Amino acid sequence: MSTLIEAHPTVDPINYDDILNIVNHVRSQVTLTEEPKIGIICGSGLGDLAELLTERQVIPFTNIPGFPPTNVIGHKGNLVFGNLMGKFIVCLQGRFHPYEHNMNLALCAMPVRMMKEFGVRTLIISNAAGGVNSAFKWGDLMLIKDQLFLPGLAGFSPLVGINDPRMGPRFVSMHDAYDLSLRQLAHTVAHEQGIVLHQGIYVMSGGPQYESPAEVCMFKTVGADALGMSTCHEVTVARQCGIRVLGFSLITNIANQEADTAVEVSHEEVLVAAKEASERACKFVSGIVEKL
Ligand SMILES: O=P(O)(O)O[C@H]1O[C@H](CO)[C@@H](O)[C@H]1O
Ligand SMILES: Nc1nc2[nH]cnc2c(=O)[nH]1
Repeated sequence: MSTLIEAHPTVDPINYDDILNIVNHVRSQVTLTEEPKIGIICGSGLGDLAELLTERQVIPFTNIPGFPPTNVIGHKGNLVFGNLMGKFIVCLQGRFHPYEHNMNLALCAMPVRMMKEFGVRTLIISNAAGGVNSAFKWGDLMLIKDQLFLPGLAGFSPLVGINDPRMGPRFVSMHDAYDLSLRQLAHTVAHEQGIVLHQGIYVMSGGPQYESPAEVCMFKTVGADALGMSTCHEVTVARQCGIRVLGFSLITNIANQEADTAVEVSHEEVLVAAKEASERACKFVSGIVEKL
């Protein structure tokens, strides 16, 4: 299979042996003296975190068989191993969004399955999101308490298809998707650092269009606090393979709720806000990693 991967850089993301082959391919490009117990997925605005790692070993996604290209501006596309606050970690500097890859959510969540094979037990995951909760301001951080995974509910779960039990159970309980003890730790760190940290429900829609005001109101009615186009597929796979998760959103724009006064939402605005929040978010994540 490994030779097949070399020759044809396509893999089946629900084939466990394919995942192992990719992991082995990555291992051949780095020197790992210990297992990374912590994994980080950097959403828009958190990419700088990977630059803070010491003794960095960087593998561009283009050197990883089966990894599709990342085309979203603000997502560099590197798998990075290194040390942060004295802990050896693996960091995904950029992610795959389902809207880029024909809603192949298993493909987009494949890096999480790889992280599990590298030894990751705890995943810290971030995203840029539009704020729905009226208490949220541009640039705030929101800890994710729970999620509304719209593509997953509509039949696009990354767990759809034949389930190899080596991946984890067929039926996955999402009752504790975002680990309570990790959330308590995050609140402690935020308090110590003087950071405003909200908590709320994250909605993943398919995107790539931003929501109309009526859609935002609908999501608000069902309990949404922040809206994005990522994260839930990665968290679902993480829970299937027993990785505990801490997730947070950078509130990069305030979602429109009234068509008559609505303003344009743009990815440029998202990136500007994410860049502004980046230093604070990196410090926050470093503080959490230090205490893990
Ligand atoms: O979730 P991340 O990767 O931070 O990206 C967010 O920003 C993009 C929209 O501006 C979308 O891809 C949305 O999901
Ligand atoms: N779906 C969605 N994703 C986002 N990512 C950043 N802002 C937004 C938003 O307002 N909606």
